[in-house]
Amino acid sequence: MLCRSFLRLWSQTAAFTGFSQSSWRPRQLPPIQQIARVGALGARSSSWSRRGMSTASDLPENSVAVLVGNAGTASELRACSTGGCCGKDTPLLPLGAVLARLPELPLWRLSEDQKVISRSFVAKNCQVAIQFINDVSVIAEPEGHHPDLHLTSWRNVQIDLTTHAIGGLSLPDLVLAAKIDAIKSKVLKLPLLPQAGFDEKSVALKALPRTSSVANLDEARGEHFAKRFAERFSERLFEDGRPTTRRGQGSDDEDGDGKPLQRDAEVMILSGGSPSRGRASSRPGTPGLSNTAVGKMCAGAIAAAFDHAFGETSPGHSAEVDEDADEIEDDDEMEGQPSAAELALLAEAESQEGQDPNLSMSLMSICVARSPSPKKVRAPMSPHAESPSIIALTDDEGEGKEEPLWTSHKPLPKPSRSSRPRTPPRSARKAQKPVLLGIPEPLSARARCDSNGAPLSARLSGRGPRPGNRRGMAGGA
Ligand SMILES: C[C@H](O)[C@H](O)[C@H]1CNC2=NC(N)=NC(=O)C2=N1
Repeated sequence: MLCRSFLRLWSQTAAFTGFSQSSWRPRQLPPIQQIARVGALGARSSSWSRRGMSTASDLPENSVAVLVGNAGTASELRACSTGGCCGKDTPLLPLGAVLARLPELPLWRLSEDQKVISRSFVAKNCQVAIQFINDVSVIAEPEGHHPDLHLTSWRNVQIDLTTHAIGGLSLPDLVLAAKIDAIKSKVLKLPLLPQAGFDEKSVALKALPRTSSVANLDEARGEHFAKRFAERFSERLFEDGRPTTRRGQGSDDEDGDGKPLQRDAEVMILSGGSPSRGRASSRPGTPGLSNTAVGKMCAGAIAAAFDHAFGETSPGHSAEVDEDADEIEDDDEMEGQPSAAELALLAEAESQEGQDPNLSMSLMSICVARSPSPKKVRAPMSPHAESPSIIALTDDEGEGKEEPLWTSHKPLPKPSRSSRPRTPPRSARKAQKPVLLGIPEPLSARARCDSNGAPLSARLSGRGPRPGNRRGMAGGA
């Protein structure tokens, strides 16, 4: 219908201007492009009106508060004012009227559903991107008409314009687009998408697929996991981008230092659990990081935490953390990667640990990234499970005199003497590989492992196994 009326208008105009049909015969173009072609030529209707050509306005009544000319050019659009005329009474703009004006807005693209126009670009850096977004808000607020604004990968900006109240495009959208194009930004890189210039010779504009508002699955996944994690284990994992030590729901503060014991284990997992990196990723949405990047970090780290805790993936599944995303140096930076012997020790411990699925995961298996972890363990950070535990036993454990270094987080049932594996006599032990000594007691999650696998605090206090002494150390379950 629209196409026919435009073509009729066009043929009347062409007859009048002597621009005969024969000189302009559109190649067999799909309907939208024919309309676009005719419409785009119609965009000059206001200049035609200046040449004494009169064309009826293609705009519905009461489209904007202040209408300049026929709002047919970018400058006329910029001179218009929505003036708060934006709500359920705002008239939809006919598609032809939209297409007639899009050539005046070459940086904008029409969505496939023809309800949104979008503009995307890569800014010089995050600051320029956010400055531009702020400049847009300065324009939008007085107009009473607001774009959807997306910042991804810290500097990719996408602006979507549509009139939500009527579910489509209205003249305020085009007015705001023209005003946004007038923002002088310091340095904009090329638009993300190729420029859709108006091609005089053939097709005017192609309707391009509308970009989804959620940048990508990782972002949604990151937000989803971050939310689930925060709900389940703590109100907030981060404060100002740094891991919080605030009390989480239900986590106990056993050693009275005001810090919940389990929090560290959570942060260790979230940051990929690697002592050598010891860093926490910053909070989703931190300006310095793109949501996508953080989404990836959150998705990877938190998914790993859940999988790890609930055994959905193979043991040792380590969190994917976006390598080149900014990371926050954690003052608990740990030293050194675990040695091969350490990992062997862990594998040894693991093989024995895995026999009893009810045992909580050992902190050692959390401390050492990519360490094999017992399958089907309960959520290590859950307030209801025994805390992750690690056993540091001195050499004279055999005599049974030495108290375990760490107070029990939650008393486990005392194993019967018979079920307790006897430590082989020292002489026999020399020949053996490091073995798991004693039944693990749930211990404070506070213990951290250094590159020798000894809990740092034990090492610092001069107790616990001597560095390099493998026998005294077991990744307890
Ligand atoms: C009351 C207020 O003016 C209306 O809700 C406005 C606000 N800004 C708006 N902006 C956009 N893009 N669409 C709307 O429908 C809309 N409505």
